[in-house]
This record gives sequence, structure tokens and C-alpha cells, in this order.
Amino acid sequence: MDCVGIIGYGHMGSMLVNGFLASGALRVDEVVVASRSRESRDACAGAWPGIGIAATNRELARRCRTIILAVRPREIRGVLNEIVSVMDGDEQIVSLAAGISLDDLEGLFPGSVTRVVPTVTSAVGQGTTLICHGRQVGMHDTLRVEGLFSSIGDVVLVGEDDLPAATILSSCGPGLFAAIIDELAGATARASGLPPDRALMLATETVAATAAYLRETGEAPGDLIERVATGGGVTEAGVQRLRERLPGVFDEAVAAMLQRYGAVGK
Ligand SMILES: NC(=O)C1=CN([C@@H]2O[C@H](COP(=O)(O)OP(=O)(O)OC[C@H]3O[C@@H](n4cnc5c(N)ncnc54)[C@H](O)[C@@H]3O)[C@@H](O)[C@H]2O)C=CC1
Ligand SMILES: O=C(O)[C@@H]1CCC=N1
Repeated sequence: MDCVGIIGYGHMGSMLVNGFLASGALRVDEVVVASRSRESRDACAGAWPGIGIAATNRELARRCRTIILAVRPREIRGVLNEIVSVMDGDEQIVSLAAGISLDDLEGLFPGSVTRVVPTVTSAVGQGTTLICHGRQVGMHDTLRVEGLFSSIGDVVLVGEDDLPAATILSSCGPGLFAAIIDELAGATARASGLPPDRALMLATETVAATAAYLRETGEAPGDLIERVATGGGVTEAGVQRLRERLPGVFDEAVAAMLQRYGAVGK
């Protein structure tokens, strides 16, 4: 049967199962899940009655033609080595793992291999999934995987050389922006009598509204700043401080992420 198998039912695996099923892209009888812990397999079976649960990764590989690897990068080699002997070679492997190249994957499974970088914000139907197909991926698999992931948000095709930088923006980005919201709300609450939960709510709404404004108007961030920061006014004082310190902070953060990206699967 042409089932979609998902190995690993952690943050991404569960988000994908929920997204594919809630969107109607797949039915429960078209999905099989395998995960190392009994608890996560039981949680999946409880959340989606009728879904396929495989006791082992090999059982899943026998039942599915599209196999999504939603395990951590350091587990990828072990999982692929484990399942490859029960595969007949015409399956499509979809790896979510940051830092594991198409060459690495094709070295373990010399067939149709695609790298996909989802984002946690797809849980609320927002954000961009990155897709990078390997050399052996045919038209049927290309359309199948792109169609599947477009059911949970936007899909953008990216060359493998651009994948690390694009991953930082689209997939690590929610974590980075959550940290910024937390810091802005925390600093405002510390400097005032504003209750922290209220500060967090206002900061979160403002970030969502700012993103919507930039997206809808197409205005450059610098132009928006000029519109907000009345000459000699309040915003100007804050933006000035940020402009002095943030380039160094962001250069450091991006360098650290790129370095980790190269090491994460080793
Ligand atoms: N969390 C995120 O926002 C994103 C994660 N990714 C990638 O997705 C992958 C999964 O990340 P998370 O879901 O965050 O990790 P996680 O740690 O939440 O989930 C991993 C799951 O894999 C299971 N697992 C571990 N070893 C296994 C094995 N040998 N066989 C079967 N199941 C096994 C674990 O029990 C767990 O359920 C990683 O490769 C990561 O690089 C990609 C984009 C975004
Ligand atoms: O932090 C990570 O390693 C994963 C990959 C991209 C987003 N989360």
C-alpha cells in the first residue's frame, strides 16, 4: 500500500501527523507511525484512532513507500541502516534532519531521497517548509512530497547550498523570535509596574502585527522604523541602542548556528 510512514513521534513527527490528518491530505489508514518510546506510540494511537502503529522501524518500512525520518540527526544513520535491508529500493526517503546531506543519505539509501525542513509554526498553519530534492527523485515523488507538505503551509524549493541559511530563518527563526519577544517583554516589565503576562501579550501581538504590516505593505524595515520613530521621540532612543548592539549579537548567533549545523549529525 502507498502509505506514508513517519519514524519518530516527537515535536516534528507529531506536528506532521496532526497537520496531514487535520488538513485532510491523508486519512488515518494512509499513515503509519513508529517511534522508539512506547509512550509516544500510545499517545499517537490515542490521538488518532485507526492510525497505523508499527512496533518497529522495519515493520514500518515494509508497509510504506514514503518514509519520513523525523528522528534527531545523530539517529539518522542508525535508522536508515536498520530499515534499508527490508526496503525494495523504490521507496522515497524524506529526511527532516538538519545537517545530514543528500550525499550522506544517498550513501545509505541509493534511491529517491528528499530533504525537508519543516517549521513548528505549521502547527497553526503559518510559516514555510523548505524542500530540497535529491538527484534520483522522479516527478511522481516530487509532486507527492510537495503536495503533502503544502497541506500544512507554504513550501519553498531550496538548493542544498542555501539550506543552512534558509533553515536558520524559516525553521530556527520561531525560536529566535520567541527569545526576542521574551526579552522585550521581560525588560519592559522589569522597568515598570506592568504585569509580566500583560507585557508578554502586548509584545507578542506587536510582533505579529509588525510582521503582517511588513508582509502586506511590502515596506522595507528601515522605512517602517522611520514611520514609527518620530524625530527626537521615544522609539528613536530604543532603535539607536539596538542598532549599536544587535549587528554584533546577530552575527555571533548566526555564526554559532552555522557551526552547530555542520556538527549536529556527527
Ligand atoms: N523541532 C523543530 O522545529 C525542527 C526539527 N527538525 C528536524 O526534525 C528532526 C526531529 O526533531 P524533533 O522532532 O524536534 O526531535 P524530538 O527529539 O522531539 O523527536 C525525536 C523522536 O524520535 C524518536 N526516536 C529517537 N530515536 C529513534 C529510533 N532509533 N527509532 C525510532 N524513533 C526514534 C524519539 O523517541 C522522539 O519521539 C530532527 O532531525 C531535526 O533536525 C527540522 C526542522 C524543525
Ligand atoms: O534546532 C534544530 O536543530 C532544529 C532544526 C531546525 C529547527 N530546529
